[in-house]
Formats: sequence, structure tokens, C-alpha cells
Amino acid sequence: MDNGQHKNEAELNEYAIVVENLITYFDERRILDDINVRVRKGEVLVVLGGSGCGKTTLLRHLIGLLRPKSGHIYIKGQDITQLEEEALNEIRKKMGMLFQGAALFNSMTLGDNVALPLREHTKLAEPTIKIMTRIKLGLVGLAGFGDFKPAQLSGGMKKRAGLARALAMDPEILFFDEPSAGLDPIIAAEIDELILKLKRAFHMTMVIVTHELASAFLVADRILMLDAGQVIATGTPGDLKSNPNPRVQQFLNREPNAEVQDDEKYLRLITGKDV
Ligand SMILES: Nc1ncnc2c1ncn2[C@@H]1O[C@H](COP(=O)(O)OP(=O)(O)OP(=O)(O)O)[C@@H](O)[C@H]1O
Repeated sequence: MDNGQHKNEAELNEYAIVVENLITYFDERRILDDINVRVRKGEVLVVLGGSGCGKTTLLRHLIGLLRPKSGHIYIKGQDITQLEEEALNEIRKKMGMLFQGAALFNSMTLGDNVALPLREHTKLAEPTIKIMTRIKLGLVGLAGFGDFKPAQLSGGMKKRAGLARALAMDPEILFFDEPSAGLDPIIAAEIDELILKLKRAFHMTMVIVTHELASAFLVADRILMLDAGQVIATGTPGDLKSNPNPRVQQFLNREPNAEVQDDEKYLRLITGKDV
């Protein structure tokens, strides 16, 4: 390691992301509890886990939106937990992010939404930006929709437009927060196909947060499973299926928590009253 801020050359070449001993609190609650994970260049890592286990919080740390209480996050060898905002912004230019709600600007056309990062972060001439925008929209199957406003699109199309914008700067790492949330199964499968297409075509490093099992098993090279802020399993989809941890198997088999199966007990739990 070089002055505590960089990983050594060999690790830098192999891994796009290295997370070491990441601990985070919200108020008194420990939300991420000693997370360690390495994402190889070109690898698709899916972060899987139930509601509230800390998936989105982990993602927000990886893109530098949150700072941990302790631990390190090396992106391309640089510890982003130690960086000032300006240096962080430089690194973020190499990252694309597809947020849950696609986060498009409703007042702008799709073309302008996709062009936005190029206009903000590059000095490219407008005709070049127009061409690049068209290429990105074509890549996600939205060729010809550049003049549409987000309100004129279906949920799946909005997600794809958000993806086109995430791809605008040709990122080396792409982050997805629940890419299929709120979509019907057929449209969700189209998004999975798109992810696979990007993986094949560009060999891009991707981190995908989801609780959709089918999607996770389809797109992942490796899966990281979180439970109550801790990593309870990592491995290939095959490794996960044969993992003996009962919590892993409970999640994979979609078994409810035993205590919630008792309706009366559950009502007492949420109302605080006897029923
Ligand atoms: N800004 C915040 N302030 C306080 N607590 C928070 C904040 N953001 C998240 N939490 C809490 O941290 C825990 C982890 O939340 P997180 O959103 O990371 O979970 P998740 O696994 O992504 O869940 P979901 O699948 O429901 O989106 C939850 O208990 C949540 O209530």
C-alpha cells in the first residue's frame, strides 16, 4: 500500500473495487457491519438480501455519496473514503449509476437527459454530443426517442433511458439500484437482457443491488448476500445454492420468518395491542 491511499499495483490491476472492514452507523444503529468485498474488473457482482439489510446503503458508499464510520473503499486503487469532494467527482465521472426511479429530469427530453453529463463534464462539441447521445439511446433500444419527455414513456423505457444516461460518459463501473423494481416480469426480463448485453459487449464492471432472485441468478458472475448489515455469503450463483447457512437457504427458498407466520402475533407486534 502506498501512503494509505492506494492499493498496490497488482491489486489495482485485478480489482475495480476493494472494500475493507466497512462499518457504518445511522444514529446508534450499525447498518453495515464489517463488510469486505472485492470486485474484479469486468465482473458482475449482485448484492442480494432482504428489505432493510443495507444493500442501498452499501451502494451509496461505493459511489461516495456516504462516508463510512470506518473502513476503506478502493476504486481503481484509490481510497475514496479519504477523498475531498473534488477528487471524488473526478472518480465519479468513471462511474455510471442507474437509480431506482431512473432519476430523469422531467422537464428535459430524453436526448437532453442523456447529454447532460457530457455537457457538464466534457468540452465536447455539440454535434459530437448529439452523436454520442444517439448512440447511447440506440444501445438501450430507444433509438428515435430522443425528443420524447420522460412522462411520455413507460416505466421500462424510463429505466432504459436512465441506463443510457448512466452510460453517457463510457463508465468503467456501472452501479444499479434495484433495476427491475416496479416493473412487470416481462419488462424486468428485458432489463436483465440489457445488462447481459452490456456485460458481453463492453466487459464492464457492474454492481447490481436487487432482491429479485431470478434476476440475480441470471446476470451475476458472483453474488454477495447481506443480512442485517453483514455479509453472510459470497460466491458464484452455484456456490450460493449449495451454501449451508440457513439464512441463505431461507432467502433463496423464499421462506417467511417463523415469527411472522403467526397472524395474531404479527398484529400484536405492529399494533402493540392484544387481538
Ligand atoms: N438516511 C438514513 N437514516 C437513517 N436510517 C437509514 C437511512 N437510510 C437507510 N436507513 C436504514 O438503514 C437500514 C438499511 O437500509 P437500506 O436502504 O440500505 O436497505 P436495503 O437493503 O437497500 O432495503 P430495500 O431492499 O428495502 O431497499 C434500514 O433499516 C433503513 O431503515
